[in-house]
Amino acid sequence: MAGDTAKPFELDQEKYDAEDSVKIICLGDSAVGKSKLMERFLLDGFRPQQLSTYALTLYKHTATVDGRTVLVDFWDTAGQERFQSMHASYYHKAHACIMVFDVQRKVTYRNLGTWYAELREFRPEIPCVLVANKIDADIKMTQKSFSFAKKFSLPLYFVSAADGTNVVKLFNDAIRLAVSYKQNSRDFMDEVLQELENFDLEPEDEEDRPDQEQEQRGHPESPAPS
Ligand SMILES: Nc1nc2c(ncn2[C@@H]2O[C@H](COP(=O)(O)OP(=O)(O)OP(=O)(O)O)[C@@H](O)[C@H]2O)c(=O)[nH]1
Ligand SMILES: [Mg+2]
Repeated sequence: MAGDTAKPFELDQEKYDAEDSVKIICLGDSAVGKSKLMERFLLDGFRPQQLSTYALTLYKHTATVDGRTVLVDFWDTAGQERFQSMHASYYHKAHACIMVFDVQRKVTYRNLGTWYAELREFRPEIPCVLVANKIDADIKMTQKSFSFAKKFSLPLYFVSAADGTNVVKLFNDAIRLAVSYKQNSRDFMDEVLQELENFDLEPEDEEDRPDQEQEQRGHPESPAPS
């Protein structure tokens, strides 16, 4: 999406070197609900009708992690296929990634491989969490096994921006992961993975087929998040 967004990328990213600020990016196809999730967390609201995001939006947030105040910048942008990939500046100095798909549209799950490959090209080691959004529309999806998460050891969150399910937990965990990455600690990632392992998962079904196809096309092997 380089062409459309030259101006927002002139932002000063040096501030992310400071100890008290982290940058968290959001990836995923258009209309999976990236902006709605941020709005739900930050504004505690949900406005069902909104045009897609055509440029970078920065959502600013202040969090308290282990008694310390942390400034969090959430970077959100459009995932329209026509942009094909993100500008390198989008990934620059990011400390964590929230990668979203829509449980109602399988193509958004299939495309995770492309998003993940690009993320790892620019940021090989930052923590990444996987988000299955819109579970309000089909609660049965929470019983499905999504092998992409297991394959790359990514924590998987079943959420709904519409009714708020798991949204606060998702964002609070992402913030802690970003802070923990910045402090070179793996502790919190291990904790999160262990906790999410307790989910009851059914045997793999057709949801997993697209992922296997991608594997044959040679997507990268699981990098260990740190
Ligand atoms: N039922 C339901 N609809 C949702 C949910 N989250 C988002 N939507 C709807 O999905 C559509 C797209 O949401 P956005 O947040 O704009 O999607 P986006 O990923 O930011 O899209 P781009 O900005 O184009 O990349 C909107 O019509 C939302 O109302 C959800 O949890 N449940
Ligand atoms: Mg958006």
